[in-house]
Amino acid sequence: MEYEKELEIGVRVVQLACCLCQKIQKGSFGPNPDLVVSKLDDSPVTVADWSVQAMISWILSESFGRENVSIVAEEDTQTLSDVKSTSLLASVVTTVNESLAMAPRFGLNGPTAPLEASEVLDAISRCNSSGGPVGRHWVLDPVDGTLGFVRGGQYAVALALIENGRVVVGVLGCPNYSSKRKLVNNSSAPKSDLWQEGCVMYTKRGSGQAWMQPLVCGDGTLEWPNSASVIQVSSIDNPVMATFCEPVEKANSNHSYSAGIAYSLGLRKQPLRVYSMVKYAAIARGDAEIYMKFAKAGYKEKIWDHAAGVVIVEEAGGVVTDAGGRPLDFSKGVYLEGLDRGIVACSGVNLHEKIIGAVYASWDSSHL
Ligand SMILES: Nc1ncnc2c1ncn2[C@@H]1O[C@H](COP(=O)(O)OS(=O)(=O)O)[C@@H](OP(=O)(O)O)[C@H]1O
Ligand SMILES: [Mg+2]
Repeated sequence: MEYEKELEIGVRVVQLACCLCQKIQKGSFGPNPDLVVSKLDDSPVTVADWSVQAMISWILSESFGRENVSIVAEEDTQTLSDVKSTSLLASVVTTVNESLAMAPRFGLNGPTAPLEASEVLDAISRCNSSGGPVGRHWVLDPVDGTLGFVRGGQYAVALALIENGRVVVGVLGCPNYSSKRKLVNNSSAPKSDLWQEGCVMYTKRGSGQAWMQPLVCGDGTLEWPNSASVIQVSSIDNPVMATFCEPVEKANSNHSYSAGIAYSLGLRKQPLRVYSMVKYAAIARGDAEIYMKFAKAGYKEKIWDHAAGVVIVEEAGGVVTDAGGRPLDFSKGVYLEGLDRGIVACSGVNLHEKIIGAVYASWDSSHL
């Protein structure tokens, strides 16, 4: 039963984090003028990013012992610690405490008294591990697809566990990806009562299976094990019938290059442009067959943008490699060092071989 406790705590805490994100979007924690701010590098960040990171860091430390927990995560406390950010920090502290107060419904222990601002900052800044080839490291993207979150589209809470350089547990919370309906292009949140239809997907390395459960929302409680369903990749291996997905933003992936690859293989459907790691979720659930991402030369992919999605796709029956056909290397620290050109995830080996072949055939003339 290796990693059973890690998987269970991971699913519980990601469920709680999805609930936190949905409540922020609905304004349940009160109006929030500071919802979106810019980091020093100008990328957007929200109260949800910091709050989820603080909450998950605190729960993991409580569950496994602070000294045993190493976390590699996206956010730091630089912006939040600035003297000009007092009201922002106050919003984060309120949000963290409101969500930890819901922890028992998710089968988790919350604190006996509300956390102080210093404890919240400490929980966020403890996630500054740089991972590496030895030992256990949790990898967290608190809100992946921040643009999707801000625009009411797809986003994900992504938590994985790496042991000795291999991803062994993956949990992907997708608050706007209905557990009952197929994904549609750049889809935004469904209205009112359908909000509660998001899902959480998860797996353990070597289980040969991946599962999905609906989000627990409203006043519900999380049972474990519960009525999770097994998910599987699509059986389509004819490119003509296949759907490929890619990032929404042109800045994050070269749309015209992927369109050329798709055309050369005979893919005829419009690309499914979706924010965040929900693209991996779509492959794992069989809503799409191919995911391609070709970032600009020089951009270094971070492990938290891929770890959870990769292991879920692989255990659901799919294949994920770089564009040269080699497995992604999660053992080198924060970045996917040595990544060749881009990322290709497919529902099966046939499609995967064809995509990799098309990349080799076209790269030199692509001017990328
Ligand atoms: N220039 C560039 N190229 C490629 N990738 C970048 C780049 N800049 C950032 N990022 C990282 O990519 C994450 C978003 O990737 P997506 O596949 O979700 O793209 S998109 O939002 O659908 O356009 C995004 O994750 P979040 O920050 O969590 O949203 C970033 O970590
Ligand atoms: Mg991300």
